[in-house]
Amino acid sequence: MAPGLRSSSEDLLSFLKSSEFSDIIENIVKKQTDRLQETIDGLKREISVLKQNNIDLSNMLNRLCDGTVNKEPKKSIEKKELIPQKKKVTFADATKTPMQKQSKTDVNLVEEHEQHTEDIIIRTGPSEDESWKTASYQKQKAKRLKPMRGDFTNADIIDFVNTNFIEDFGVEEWIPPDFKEDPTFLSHIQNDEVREFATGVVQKWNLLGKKVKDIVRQHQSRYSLFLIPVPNGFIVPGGRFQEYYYWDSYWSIEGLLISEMTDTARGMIENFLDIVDRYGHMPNGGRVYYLERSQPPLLSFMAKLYYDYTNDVNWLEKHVEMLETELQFWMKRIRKITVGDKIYNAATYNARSYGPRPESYKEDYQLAQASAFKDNPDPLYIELKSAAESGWDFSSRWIIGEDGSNQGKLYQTNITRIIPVDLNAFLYGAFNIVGDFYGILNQEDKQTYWHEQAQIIYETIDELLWNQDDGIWYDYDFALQQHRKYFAASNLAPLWTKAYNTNTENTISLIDSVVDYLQRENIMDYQGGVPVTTEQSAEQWDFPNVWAPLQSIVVEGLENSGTARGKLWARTFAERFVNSVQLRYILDGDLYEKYDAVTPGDYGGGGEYETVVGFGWTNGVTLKFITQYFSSDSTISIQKHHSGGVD
Ligand SMILES: OC[C@H]1O[C@H](O[C@H]2O[C@H](CO)[C@@H](O)[C@H](O)[C@H]2O)[C@H](O)[C@@H](O)[C@@H]1O
Repeated sequence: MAPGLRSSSEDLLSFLKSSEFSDIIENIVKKQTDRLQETIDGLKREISVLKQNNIDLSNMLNRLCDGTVNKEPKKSIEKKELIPQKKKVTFADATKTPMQKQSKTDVNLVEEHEQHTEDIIIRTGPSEDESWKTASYQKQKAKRLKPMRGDFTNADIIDFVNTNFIEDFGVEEWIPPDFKEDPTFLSHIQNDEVREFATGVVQKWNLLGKKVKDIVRQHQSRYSLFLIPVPNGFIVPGGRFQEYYYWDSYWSIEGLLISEMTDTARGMIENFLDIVDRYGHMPNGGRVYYLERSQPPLLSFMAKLYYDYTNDVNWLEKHVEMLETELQFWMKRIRKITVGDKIYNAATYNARSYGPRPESYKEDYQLAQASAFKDNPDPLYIELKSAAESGWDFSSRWIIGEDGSNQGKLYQTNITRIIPVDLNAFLYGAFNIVGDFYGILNQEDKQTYWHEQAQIIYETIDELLWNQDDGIWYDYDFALQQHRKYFAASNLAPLWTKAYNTNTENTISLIDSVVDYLQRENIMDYQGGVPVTTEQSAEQWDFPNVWAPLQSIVVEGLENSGTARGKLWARTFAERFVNSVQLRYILDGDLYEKYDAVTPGDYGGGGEYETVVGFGWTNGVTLKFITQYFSSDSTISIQKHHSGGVD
């Protein structure tokens, strides 16, 4: 019964003493705290954007206090910007983002646009705290059900967009100043055709070089919905991906270093460090809508590539703390899993935020509408965004059907309850790298701290993810407390980061066990490279696709084991991949995002967009394999291995 309806003062007194009343008060306080936290987060974001734009904060605060901000004349609008150009259509207000609130001319529109932007709210910081699901979540959900003011037809909207917006992604072509036509490694390639091919691959860096337009830096608030500006030029994946991407960049940087483009490689890493400084983590890619999630944590690995290449201790000293900041973000993704009487620390992908992926809004929305998530789609959206955070969007690897298997529909994506082998192996590697860096810098405490963190994850990989019967690591479903016993190339990721007992005897038996596993799964039969999984689901991170980053992880993992059997298969897989990429290149001069395991020279497919050409990580991995397996010391030619396996 509500207090107003109580019959007597005694009733009221007893109500005031009751737990019901304290719950109500607690709830009110919680709601207020949530709101306050939201405001603080929003302010932090906006201050960071203002800082990027070199806006004098104290001056702005002063002007806000004496009311001069609102009186500023409206700035003239340059052409070629993705901004509303006329004020006549109220729909324009609905397209503004929280970041655009800071625009002086928009101050009075804040209230109005807030009512319409619920689906593009961005949470820049991760949180294990569930509180957003209560007060703010309910608020957002309630607003989402409100219809937009006015009746708009499709034609109105198309007309509105055409009249008010210009397509401009904020980046422009950039020829990296350190580009070299003929880096030294080319002259070490024995086979003429492979050398010609590698020369063509090197040329691609020029096509993939981009930089942020000056106008974006000058008028960042107008672009803030989209581009996250960075100081240095960068290599993009290609095709529809015209901004930098997090994990892709590791392999691009590796290729750049091989191509002697050290400045470009360093610039890209420093861009990312700068972003971590601003936002506390590295987003999926270079657009504001990617801030709500990250991608596989490879920034420390990029720094290691650069450090190993240059031995620049000063550079390391300058940046190592920012690498730590990034790892702190990932530490929050580590959860405690109890199995039997043991508690493990295990990392999961978990990108909590509201609404569909902004860049694939329609796809996610339609998927939710066609599923049981129709009336409450957010749990599904979180799964989809978390899958994108894994870099594997999408895959049977993340699907958990009713029977717990990987058979099901895309809306059965359930990645947040899976402990992925690769993520945990990457974190093990990253913690060790940062620990080693502190060792180089003679900071023993931090060296020990990060090595201890690595050891904690090691236990999880070794005890929870390792399957003794099959002799391989598997993803783990912690709700069902069972391994997901499916082939995924990522099952070999611990080899890449050496997350195993590396004494010689153990390494030999481990590689025997892993190679036996690959043979049982028939992976050696595929002449186009190592397929990502053996499940044909029509998603792009499934059979028969062959992805460059996974070729790199598998090949380097086997190679670096140092065992004869591991090295033999590393070379075979590397040669198959180079062969397939080269065959395609001979046909049309392009390198692709993904290839086909069954037919060498065919590009891959599936998923929600057309396969694209470019392509940053394919270029990088191809160059790496060519330097390693086709140079002067290489004794096996591409033709020799084209016909089949070894072992
Ligand atoms: O727009 C759809 C998805 O596109 C990206 O994912 C794919 O391309 C990325 C760039 O090469 C790559 O990093 C990722 O592994 C691919 O699956 C984007 O990263 C996704 O977040 C996005 O939803």
